[in-house]
Amino acid sequence: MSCVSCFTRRRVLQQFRWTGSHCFTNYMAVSTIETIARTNVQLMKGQTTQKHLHKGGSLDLVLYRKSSSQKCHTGYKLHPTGCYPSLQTFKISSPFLSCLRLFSNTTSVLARRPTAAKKRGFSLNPIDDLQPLVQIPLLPQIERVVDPTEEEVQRAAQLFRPAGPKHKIEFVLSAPSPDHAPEHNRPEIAVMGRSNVGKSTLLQCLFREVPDLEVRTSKNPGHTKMANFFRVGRAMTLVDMPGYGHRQPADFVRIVEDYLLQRKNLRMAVFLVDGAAGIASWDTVAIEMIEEFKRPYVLVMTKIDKVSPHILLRNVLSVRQVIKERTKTCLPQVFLVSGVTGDGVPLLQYFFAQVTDSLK
Ligand SMILES: Nc1nc2c(ncn2[C@@H]2O[C@H](COP(=O)(O)OP(=O)(O)OP(=O)(O)O)[C@@H](O)[C@H]2O)c(=O)[nH]1
Ligand SMILES: [Mg+2]
Repeated sequence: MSCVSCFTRRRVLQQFRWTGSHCFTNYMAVSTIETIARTNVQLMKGQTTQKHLHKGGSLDLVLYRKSSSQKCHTGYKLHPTGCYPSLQTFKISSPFLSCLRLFSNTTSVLARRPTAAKKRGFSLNPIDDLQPLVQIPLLPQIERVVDPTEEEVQRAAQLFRPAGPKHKIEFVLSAPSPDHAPEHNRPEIAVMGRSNVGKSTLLQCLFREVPDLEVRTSKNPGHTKMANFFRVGRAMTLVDMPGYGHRQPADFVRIVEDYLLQRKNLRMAVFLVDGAAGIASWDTVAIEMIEEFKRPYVLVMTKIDKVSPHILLRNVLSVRQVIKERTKTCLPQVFLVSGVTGDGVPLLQYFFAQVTDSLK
């Protein structure tokens, strides 16, 4: 039994009770809500019920619940009529999190709050910058699984700064096969994608505040030949994978496929797609492979600084289409980043922290 109990005029209170686990929410995009009646949402296996949730105004609320037994994308809707908010669950494969969203029929996507990052000159979520170009919500609330507050983003960024011997950020080793991978019990996030798509550059950008940590990049495809492991304190390990496609290493299949199949620490695969070129046929094959392995992953579009907003928008729409139509273990939210300008990287840092349970 979940009890969504208390709301203020502008913000949903941060804590929600949920049997046996911790729930949280971020903020409400609408300011019109005065009072929202108590509601009880019962979640039973295969069945969800919802009572009248609020009186007047509109509600835009996200709850996350940790779960290890949920399957993927078996979302369903209840009471989607009239002014009643509808309830939809996304169940994302373990050990990630399942996301429960209660939302009204308003299009609140256009009413996003200005972010601290924007004040610094780049967007927290670059997809919001594309929103004025289209009428339909580009990242509807139902897909906005990762939507942190500024304070949460700051806390996540802290993780990517070294802090003495207790929080070292360092290169661990290069593994030519999963048998050579380091043994530890930290959650891992593997960065994958086509050769030259910008995997190593993204890691370089994530670690830009770490002096003496070198992540090698090259303008020639096929540069990274082994899986490179980077430790982020006790929080997580990031893995820079060799790319597939042009000049891929001869034993690519052994390194990447075996890693995906065998690695128990793997919490999430981050699958990079070139934001300027969109999804290529090689990407489609790789997506099919990862779907077959039933590993949770997220699509991240890189090099967004290289392309005009209109072309980027076209590519974002096609990536969203692929996620909707062809994927089951992919997170519904697509991320946009530039490893060169740092656009979108703080949001990704937050996502990494969240997915590895590193935000205390
Ligand atoms: N403009 C721009 N260039 C980028 C970006 N990310 C990577 N690049 C460039 O793309 C080239 C390839 O980058 P890498 O990070 O080495 O690519 P990779 O995916 O690690 O490639 P492999 O190791 O060969 O699989 C380099 O010249 C980078 O400078 C980006 O976000 N924007
Ligand atoms: Mg590389």
